[in-house]
Amino acid sequence: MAAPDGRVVSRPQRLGQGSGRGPKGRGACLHPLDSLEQKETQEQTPGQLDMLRKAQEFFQTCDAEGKGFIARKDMQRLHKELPLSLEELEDVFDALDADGNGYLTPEEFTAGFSHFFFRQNNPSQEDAGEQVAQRHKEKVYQSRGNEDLGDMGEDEEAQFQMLMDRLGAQKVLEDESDVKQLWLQLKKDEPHLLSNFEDFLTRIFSQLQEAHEEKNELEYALKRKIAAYDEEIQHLYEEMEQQIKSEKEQFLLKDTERFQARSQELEQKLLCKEQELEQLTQKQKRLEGQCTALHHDKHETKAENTKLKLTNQELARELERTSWELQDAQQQLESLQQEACKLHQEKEMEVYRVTESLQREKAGLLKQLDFLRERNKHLRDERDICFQKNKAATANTAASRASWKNRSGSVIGKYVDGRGILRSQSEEEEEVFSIPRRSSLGLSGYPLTEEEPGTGEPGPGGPYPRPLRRIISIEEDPLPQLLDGGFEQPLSKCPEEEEVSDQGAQGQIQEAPPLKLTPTSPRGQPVGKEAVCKEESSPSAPDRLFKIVFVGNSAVGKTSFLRRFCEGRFSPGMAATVGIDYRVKTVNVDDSQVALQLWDTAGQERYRCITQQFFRKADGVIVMYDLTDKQSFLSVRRWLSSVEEAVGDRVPVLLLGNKLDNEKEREVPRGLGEQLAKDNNLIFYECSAYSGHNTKESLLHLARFLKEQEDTVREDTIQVGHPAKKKSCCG
Ligand SMILES: Nc1nc2c(ncn2[C@@H]2O[C@H](COP(=O)(O)OP(=O)(O)OP(=O)(O)O)[C@@H](O)[C@H]2O)c(=O)[nH]1
Ligand SMILES: [Ca+2]
Ligand SMILES: [Mg+2]
Repeated sequence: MAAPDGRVVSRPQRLGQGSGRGPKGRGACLHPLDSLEQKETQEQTPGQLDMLRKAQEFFQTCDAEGKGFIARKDMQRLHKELPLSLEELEDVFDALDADGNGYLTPEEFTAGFSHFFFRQNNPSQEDAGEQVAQRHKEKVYQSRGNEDLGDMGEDEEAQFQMLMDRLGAQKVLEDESDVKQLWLQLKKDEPHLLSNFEDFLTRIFSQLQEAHEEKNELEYALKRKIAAYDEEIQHLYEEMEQQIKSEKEQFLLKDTERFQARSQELEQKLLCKEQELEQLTQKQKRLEGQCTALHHDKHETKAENTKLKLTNQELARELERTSWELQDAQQQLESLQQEACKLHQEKEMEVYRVTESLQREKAGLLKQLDFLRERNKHLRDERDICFQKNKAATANTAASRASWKNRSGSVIGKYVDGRGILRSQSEEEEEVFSIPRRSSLGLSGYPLTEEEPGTGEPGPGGPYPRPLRRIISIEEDPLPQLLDGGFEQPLSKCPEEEEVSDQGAQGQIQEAPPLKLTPTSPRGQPVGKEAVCKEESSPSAPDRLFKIVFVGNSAVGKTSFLRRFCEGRFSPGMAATVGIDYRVKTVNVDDSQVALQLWDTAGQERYRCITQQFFRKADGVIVMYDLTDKQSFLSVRRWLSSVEEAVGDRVPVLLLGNKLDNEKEREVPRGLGEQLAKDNNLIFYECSAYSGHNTKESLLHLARFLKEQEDTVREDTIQVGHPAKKKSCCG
C-alpha cells in the first residue's frame, strides 16, 4: 500500500474519516459501489469486466454531454441524484483526479473506481453478509482498541507521546487516539512496518503542518486583505461620502445660485411687467380720455353736421331760386340783346339810307361844282384875257403850277402854305354854289389845278373827277360819312367785286352761312370820300364794314396799292401822302357784302403821331414794305410794335411786300418776309401795285378773316358771358 503521493494515500483515510463522521455519509457513498461489489462477487473474472462496464456507465452518466472527461461541475450535478453532499462529492472528485488537473479522464475514473472497489473488496471476498460482519468486526475492533489503550504500557505511552511531540501532532490533531490505536496495533501486529508508518506519519504531519501554516498564513493574509479591503472600503466610503457631501453642497450652491438668479430674473421681469402694466394703464387712461373727447367731439360734430345739412339744404334751395332767377335774367337779356340788335340794324340801315341820299345829293352838287368850275375857268380865262396886260400876275401863276408837280413837296403842304388863297377860293365856291360847310371835318379844299402825271384817261364814268388829294381831319373821325368826298355814286357793287369774289371762292374758304342782308355790324356805315365803284350795277347794301389802316415807310407804295385796288389802275410818280386819307370799297366775301374802309396814312416820320391815333379804331392793319428797299423791311418791326402798343394783338395784321414787279432790284428775300410773318402771326403776301398782282387776293384774305372773326365773335356773344377769342390770321 505504499503510495508515491501523500494525497492518494490520504484518500481512503479521508473517506474513512468521512465515514467516521456519520452513518449517513458513509452509507450514501458506498451504496452504489456496494451493488457493484455484489455483482463482482457473483461472477469472478467476468465480474471485473462488469465492474469496468459499470464504471464506464457511471462515467457516461456523469459526462452527460459526452465531452470525454468529467469536470468538477459535472460531479456536482450528481448532488441531486446521489445522496451525497457537495463537499463529499468534491472529496470524491479530488480522490479520483489523480493528476489534479481539475478534470477526470475515463482512465482516471475507472482506475480510481476499480482501486477503490478492489481495495474494499480484496480483504474479504466473502458475500455481503460477511462484509457486514467484517464491518461489525471493525467496530468491535475499534472499541476493543479503546479498551486496549487503557492497557497500554506507560513506556509505550511515553514513546507515542514522544513521537507525537516530534511530529508536532498536538498542533495538528485534536484527537490523536485513532493514530495512537493504529500505532499500537501496528507495533503489536507488524512492528516492522512501524518505522514506515512513523515515516509516513512524519511526512503527513509535516505536510499537515505546512498546510496548517499555509492556512494560517493565508488566513492572516486574508484577514489582512479583508482589513485592507475594509479600510479601503471605509476610505472609499468616506471619500464617497465626502464627495457626495461636496457634490451635494455644490449642487445646493448651484441650485441656490440658480434659484437666486432665476428669482432675480423673475423679479426683474415682474418689475418690467409692472412698469408695462403701469404704462398700459396710463395709456388706457389716456385713450379713455381721448375716447371721451372724441365722443364729445362726435356729438358736437353731429350737431354741427345737422346744422350744416340744414344750411346746405337752405343754400340748395336758394341756389335753385337763384338759378331760376338767373335763367329768367338770361332770357330777358337775350330778348334785350335781340331787340338791341334789331334796333342797331334798323339804325344802321337808316344811317345807310341817309348817307346814300346825302351821297346822291353830294354827287349832284359835285356835278354842279364841276360845271361851275368849268364856268369859273372859263370866266378866269376871260378875266385873263381882260388882264393880259398884267404880266407879273401871269408869271406868278405859272410858277405855282410847276411846284405842284414835285413829289418831294407835300401837296397838302402847298395847300397849307397857300392856305389863304385856297381858303378864299373855297369860300368863294361855297358862296357861289352855296355848298353847306362842314368845318368840323377840316376839309381844306381840292388842288383843282392839279393833274396827276401820267393819268391821261378819265374814269370810265365820264365826268368822273380825278382822285384828288385832300386833307382830312386828324381828329378821331366819328362820322367819316360826312366828309366831303369825291363820290359820284353811292356805295355799290364794283365791277371787280365779282372777280374778287370768284377768286376768293377758289377753294380757299368754305361756304359761309348766308347772312342777313341788313347790316349787322356794330360799326358805322361805310362812307368814303371817294367812291371806288364806278358801275351803277344794282346797288346792294353791304352787310358789314371793316376799318383797315395802311401803314409802312414812305414810298413803299401804299397809296399806289389803294389806287390799284379801288380803281384798278396804277399812277406812277405819286406824291407823298400828307396826314391821312381814306377810301371805301365793297367786296363780296362768301356771298356777303363787306365794305372796307381803307385808311391811307402818310409814311413820313413827321406824321407818325397822327397815324398812331387811327390804329385804335382799326379792325385790321396792313403793314407794307418795299421789297426793293431793305430799310423799309427793317422798319416793319417798328410798325408792328406801334400797332401792338395801340391795340395789343387783337387786330389781324396783313404784311405786304410791294413792288414784286421790280424783281431785279429786290433786296428783301421772300423767305425773310415769310419768316417775319410766321414769327408774328401775320398774313403775308408779296404783291405789286404796278401789275396788280396779289392786290385783291391779299385784301380779300384779310376781309375774309375779319368776317370770320366777327362771325365767331357774334356766335360767342349769343352764348352769354363767353368772351371772343382772337383768331390766328395766318393759320
Ligand atoms: N415799280 C413799282 N413802283 C411802285 C409800285 N407802287 C408804287 N410805286 C412807286 O413808288 C413811289 C411811291 O408810291 P406811293 O404810293 O406814293 O407811296 P406811299 O407809300 O403812298 O408814300 P407816302 O404817301 O409818302 O407814305 C411812286 O413813285 C410809285 O410810282 C409798284 O408796285 N411797282
Ligand atoms: Ca485528472
Ligand atoms: Mg401815300
